[in-house]
Amino acid sequence: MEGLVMEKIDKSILNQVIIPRNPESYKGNYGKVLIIAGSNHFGGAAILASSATVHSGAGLVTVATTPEKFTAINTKIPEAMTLDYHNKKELLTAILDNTVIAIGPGLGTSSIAKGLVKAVLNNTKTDQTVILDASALTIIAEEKIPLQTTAHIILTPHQGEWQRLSQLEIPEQTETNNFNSIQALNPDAVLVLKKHHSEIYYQDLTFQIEAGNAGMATGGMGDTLTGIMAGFIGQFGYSLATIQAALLIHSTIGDRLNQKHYVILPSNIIEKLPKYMAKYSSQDHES
Ligand SMILES: NC(=O)C1=CN([C@@H]2O[C@H](COP(=O)(O)OP(=O)(O)OC[C@H]3O[C@@H](n4cnc5c(N)ncnc54)[C@H](OP(=O)(O)O)[C@@H]3O)[C@@H](O)[C@H]2O)[C@@H](O)CC1
Ligand SMILES: Nc1ncnc2c1ncn2[C@@H]1O[C@H](COP(=O)(O)OP(=O)(O)O)[C@@H](O)[C@H]1O
Ligand SMILES: [Mg+2]
Repeated sequence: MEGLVMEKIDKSILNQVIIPRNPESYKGNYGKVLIIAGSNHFGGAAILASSATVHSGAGLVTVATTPEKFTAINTKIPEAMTLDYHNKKELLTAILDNTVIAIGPGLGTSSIAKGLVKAVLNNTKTDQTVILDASALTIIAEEKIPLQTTAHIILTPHQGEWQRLSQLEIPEQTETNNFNSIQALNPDAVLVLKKHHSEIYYQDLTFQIEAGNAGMATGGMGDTLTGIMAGFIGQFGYSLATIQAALLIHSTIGDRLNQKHYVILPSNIIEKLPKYMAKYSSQDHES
């Protein structure tokens, strides 16, 4: 912890991570992502997360959700496949088959949801990435579920969720306290703490973005980040740089929209993703 310096994330990370595609490639080269999300009251979260994953370039996206939401998801985001998360056999097959699994947006905290979180943590392995967000984090905090998978783990709490997990009141969420808390939960897990100027805790390194604005304080904005994170890791691979780029592009697009829009809708960020990714992937781009 000594010598911990919170480094600012430079926009050049976007050019570094978002590379031009190999012409001889196909959807199988860009990641298989499973999004376990949504419940009766929170269908939108599943739509936003999966739509963000598709728009950020994941090759194949499956949404495990409640069947009541299939029609809405298939209508809004026909590129994504759907799976009933009550079907244990199909769910387990999907957990084993996908390289990136994001769980939590709109999931709620029912006993079904608790079982889903445990199923993911118990059945994922090295080379997979598990992104834990929203209700998954609340469940882990309430049930004191250990983060014991050998997969890469990324936690994306807002400050209220981080308080539940770390027991740190928001004014106590200092760099040192956050570092000690994530180390205690699982020293290999990455903490992406969402706030104004969000922070990343990765091993003994800490980073902060300088992008993002209060126009982004709209329900579904974090669900959208989760989808982008999943899409980026699916296609560019798990690395610190990929995590940084996913976090930064979300707020960079948000800042650009904020120049002309007082309020930013998560779906507005999602629709801009392909355009911004083209911009950052071009070799002659000046950031
Ligand atoms: N369209 C949809 O389907 C949507 C579905 N959604 C889904 O809803 C589910 C519940 O998630 P959630 O985040 O809305 O509520 P919850 O977990 O109770 O946390 C709120 C508590 O934390 C506190 N708090 C402190 N700091 C905070 C901060 N910076 N940001 C936020 N809160 C902060 C806050 O304090 P208070 O505001 O009361 O002072 C309150 O006590 C989850 O599955 C999510 O994915 C949403 O994504 C919206 C769109
Ligand atoms: N004032 C702000 N400045 C910068 N970013 C913000 C601000 N308010 C919200 N955000 C961003 O919006 C997202 C909110 O996440 P979250 O609370 O999980 O949303 P939801 O659960 O409704 O999808 C985070 O990425 C956060 O950094
Ligand atoms: Mg959230």
